[in-house]
Amino acid sequence: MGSKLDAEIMSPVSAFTPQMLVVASLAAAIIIMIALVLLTRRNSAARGDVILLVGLPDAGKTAIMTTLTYKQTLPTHTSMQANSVVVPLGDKSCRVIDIPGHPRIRDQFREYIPSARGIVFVVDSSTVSRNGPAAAEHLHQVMHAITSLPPSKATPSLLILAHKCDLLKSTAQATPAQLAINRARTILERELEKRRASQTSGVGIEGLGAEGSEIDLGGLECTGTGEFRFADWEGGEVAFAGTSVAVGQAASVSDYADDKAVESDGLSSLCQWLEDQL
Ligand SMILES: Nc1nc2c(ncn2[C@@H]2O[C@H](COP(=O)(O)OP(=O)(O)OP(=O)(O)O)[C@@H](O)[C@H]2O)c(=O)[nH]1
Ligand SMILES: [Mg+2]
Repeated sequence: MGSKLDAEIMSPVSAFTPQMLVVASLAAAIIIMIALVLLTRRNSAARGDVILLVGLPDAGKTAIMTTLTYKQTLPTHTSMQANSVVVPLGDKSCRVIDIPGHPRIRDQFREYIPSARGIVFVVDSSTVSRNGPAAAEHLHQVMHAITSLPPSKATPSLLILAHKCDLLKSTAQATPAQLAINRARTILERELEKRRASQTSGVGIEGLGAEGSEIDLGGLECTGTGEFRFADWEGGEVAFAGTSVAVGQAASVSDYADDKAVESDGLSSLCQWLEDQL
């Protein structure tokens, strides 16, 4: 009777050999460890909550910020310190930080990158042909900072904003916003390709930056072996938008009483992108 009971009790366990039990417990331990690692990574990779406005001096960052915040384009001066504001977006809002473009101050963007949900690189599309190398140098620093974030940080989204498109004339084929985007994209891709090529060949190219060391920055890696293309950038997806604000127009606050005014003011594509980040 006793031996029959033993056999009944033992039977489920005896179905597994000791080796099978060891393998099963090892597999269970590995599965639990993978789940724990994924959970901690997901928590610590939580996205930041601020939007950074960066770009060369005079690109229009502060004008954009005041228009988003106060619903009117206020006169601006060269910024000498970062401005932080809360921008209302429908029934939500987001914090926007405007980083001055002055070469001695603009590096401040690095402080904010770990808490950035999105980065808006503002380009003056009316002067980008002339300022292409300088704009690309600054953009390269931003892209390098994005790709240098530790894996525990979520990668902020990047928007290249071809601004001041009111200064471009529309053609039969394209609106000013499309022209501005095409111009900014083509010129920045060409200048970034020069920087990338000089880096891989180890040969410095004149006019690519005051400090030689900057040429050695990474951050421009693309999938494939072709020339630099934003669409192929390994650092993430790059969005483009064309915008303008109504500078010098005697706009009363009531003209901007609702969000539609801002949209008709040429910032609608930026507002849309900001909403997509929330
Ligand atoms: N035509 C036109 N002018 C603009 C537009 N946006 C800004 N401006 C003008 O461009 C100039 C520079 O704008 P700011 O907003 O001060 O430029 P910023 O990027 O903040 O420059 P820093 O503070 O030096 O980094 C100002 O005279 C603005 O009135 C635009 O959409 N169209
Ligand atoms: Mg400014």
